Amino acid sequence: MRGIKFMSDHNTILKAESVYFTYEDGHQALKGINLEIKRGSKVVFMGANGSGKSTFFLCLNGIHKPQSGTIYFNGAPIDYSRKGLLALRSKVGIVFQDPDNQLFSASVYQEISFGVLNLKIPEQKARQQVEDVIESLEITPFRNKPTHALSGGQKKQVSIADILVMNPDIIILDEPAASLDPKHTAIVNHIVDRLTERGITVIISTHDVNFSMDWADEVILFHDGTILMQGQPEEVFVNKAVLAKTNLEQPACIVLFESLCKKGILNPALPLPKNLSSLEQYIADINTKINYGSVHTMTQTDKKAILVVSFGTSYHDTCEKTIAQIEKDIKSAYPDYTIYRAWTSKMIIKKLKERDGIVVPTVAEACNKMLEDGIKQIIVQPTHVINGIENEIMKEDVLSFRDQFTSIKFGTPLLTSAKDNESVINALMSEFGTIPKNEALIFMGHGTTHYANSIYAALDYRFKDMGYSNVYLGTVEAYPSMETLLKMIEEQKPDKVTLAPFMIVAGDHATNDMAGNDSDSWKCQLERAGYPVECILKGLGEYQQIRDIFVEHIQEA
Ligand SMILES: Nc1ncnc2c1ncn2[C@@H]1O[C@H](COP(=O)(O)OP(=O)(O)OP(=O)(O)O)[C@@H](O)[C@H]1O
Repeated sequence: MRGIKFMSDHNTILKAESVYFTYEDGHQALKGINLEIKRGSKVVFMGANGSGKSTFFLCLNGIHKPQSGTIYFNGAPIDYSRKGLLALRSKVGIVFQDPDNQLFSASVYQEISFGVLNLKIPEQKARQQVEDVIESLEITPFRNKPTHALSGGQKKQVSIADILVMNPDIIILDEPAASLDPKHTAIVNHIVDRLTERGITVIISTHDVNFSMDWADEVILFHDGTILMQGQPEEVFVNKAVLAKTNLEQPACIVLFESLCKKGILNPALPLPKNLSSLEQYIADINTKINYGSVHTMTQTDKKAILVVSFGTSYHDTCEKTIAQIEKDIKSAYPDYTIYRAWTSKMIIKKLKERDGIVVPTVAEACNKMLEDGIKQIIVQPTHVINGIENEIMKEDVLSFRDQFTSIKFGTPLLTSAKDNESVINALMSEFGTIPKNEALIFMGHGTTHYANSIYAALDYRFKDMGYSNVYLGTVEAYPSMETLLKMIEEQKPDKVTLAPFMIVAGDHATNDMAGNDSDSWKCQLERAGYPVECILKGLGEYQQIRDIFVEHIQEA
């Protein structure tokens, strides 16, 4: 025994140490393979065609003898004597990719029984092993058929039975699902599951990343006769650079999971799903209870808050009548929640601080404050008018805290559903009453380059559709502009135009761009066009029915 090295770790069933193998034609197929395989584990070998997987398998059961390096089985180096190899092959069985290379007996029964009857075990016991394998691999219906008359899937079942009957410690399956239809792939996968349940170490060579992600304990990536990476599927399949090198794509469940996380639909702190069913479960959980927060369980005693996010204003009086009033209405509708304020306009926050020494938190600052106060569950209600850029950025800011809250829910901006559009029009028209036929009412919205801007034109149309033919809606910064509005009211030629902001707060835009005396203001443009103008400096937030819509949106969240 002198000179022979033994491994000491009982958990390691196979170990390769610096294995090099070159074919007779000079092709070097293995260039220094080092790896360890744990007893009872499920291991997948992946890699481009010709990367050396099959060559390595043939080394594992002694068909090929490496020119240098050592392979250990159960702690001892492979014994290449005839006796040693016979013992090795009864313990390390290879199921070849093409069953025709493996099946040589006339009938299925002879094929399965041949090897085991030649082992030195009592015949009675050997025959019982054959019966067990035939039954467990569901071969009974074709047990007496000639092997050449079997379908591809049946041949695969028999070739697995061939190996399994020998009671091996390791089964190596070289692309077991190659050229099988979905039904037979499912049968083979089912058989593989049974093998692992028996505690057999199963090694599979496959190009199927979805199967590997779901099934394997460990993935070994071969590349040009070397091992590029060895690790758990979750480690290997997130490494895009390594996958690209081996011509592999990411499993579908990871691609979808990552894109749902990017959209803020799923929480990236969740464990990577192993398969599409696990991902489906994540999605089903969201549908029943939207919860962007961390994976920690919500409890009845979690402290709850509503964060009211507004653009902000530097006009104190209008702030009291709009933003603060919305916050008060929310407080009285949801007395169990603490109300927090955040503004999104950094410019206004800075101006207030410098001018008046008043500090209003940003979204991130408000989230930190809530965490400091021990708040665990939050509902975020924006007072934004549309689902535009402001709202998206605000959501991203909040979601960056998703790991720290147990639940984050979002209420929607003012104009989100068709019902909202109708409610807003009804709310405004009950305030303004009937507009006489010879007059026009023009609302000034903000407008944005975001695609959500189309809501303004849609709402202008909806006013008319609901019978308010002399009510118009335009925007300061986008379409419909004052130029468009002038063309529209030109057809009506009203004797008087009333201007009102379609913004939560009657702030700078309402005071200057709408009602100011600058020649570009809407008031001046209309007056130049010959229309007497009356300006109403009241933000949308000053109307009770508009505030009620925000309160309802929280209920929906
Ligand atoms: N008998 C042989 N003689 C010479 N070269 C061979 C022989 N068998 C395989 N090779 C070469 O060794 C390299 C590794 O082949 P191997 O079959 O081990 O790759 P593989 O990773 O199993 O590929 P696949 O995914 O296509 O089954 C290839 O370049 C192949 O051409």
